[in-house]
Amino acid sequence: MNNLKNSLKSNNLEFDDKFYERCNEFIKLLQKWGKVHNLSGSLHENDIIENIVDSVYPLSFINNFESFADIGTGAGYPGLLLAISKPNIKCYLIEPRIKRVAFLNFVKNSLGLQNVEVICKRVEEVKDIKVDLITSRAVTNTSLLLDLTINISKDNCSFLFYKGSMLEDEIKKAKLDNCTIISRKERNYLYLQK
Ligand SMILES: C[S@@+](CC[C@H](N)C(=O)[O-])C[C@H]1O[C@@H](n2cnc3c(N)ncnc32)[C@H](O)[C@@H]1O
Repeated sequence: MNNLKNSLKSNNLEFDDKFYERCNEFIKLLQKWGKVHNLSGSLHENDIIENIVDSVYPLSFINNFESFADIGTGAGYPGLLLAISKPNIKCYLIEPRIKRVAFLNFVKNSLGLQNVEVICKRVEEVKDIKVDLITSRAVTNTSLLLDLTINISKDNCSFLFYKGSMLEDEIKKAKLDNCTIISRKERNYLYLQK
């Protein structure tokens, strides 16, 4: 666990002991079930730690939020890790694939994450929630994500998309005028505020 703590510390992020306990448990569960159900890429501890850091790094620059929805959470990145780091914030993890949903619910129950609700649907089918932050990593392009999430965004909703390179075209296509890009390693975090 020291690896994770040190890595977060070197990125100016610190969390309480409960966060590290829960991350530790998440790593164990992902390593155990990820192989059986082909849930995620590398299950090597260092790679999982890097994915955890990637998931929570934006907390160092985004504004406060009261609720959020993560689109296409897969095996947990970034939504589940953001939920672990913000246990008092209501969090919706939206993921249509049943095995991934079963894993997310299993982690939610094992870790006692009362702030998490897993929704087994495609985001465009979700209509009964409204949030003030939407996150997504490795699901689809920015323009489509903005369209697909219209029904679940509050008027003042912000968007945090975890992107790689080649962002300029996406920004042009989505006609974004109020966005911030923060880079870390290969990652470009695209943060949009209304
Ligand atoms: C490449 S995986 C990325 C998973 C995770 N976000 C990550 O970065 O490791 C894409 C995920 O998006 C989900 N997905 C695809 N289309 C979706 C949609 N319309 N609504 C919600 N989830 C979707 C898939 O089921 C899949 O789990």
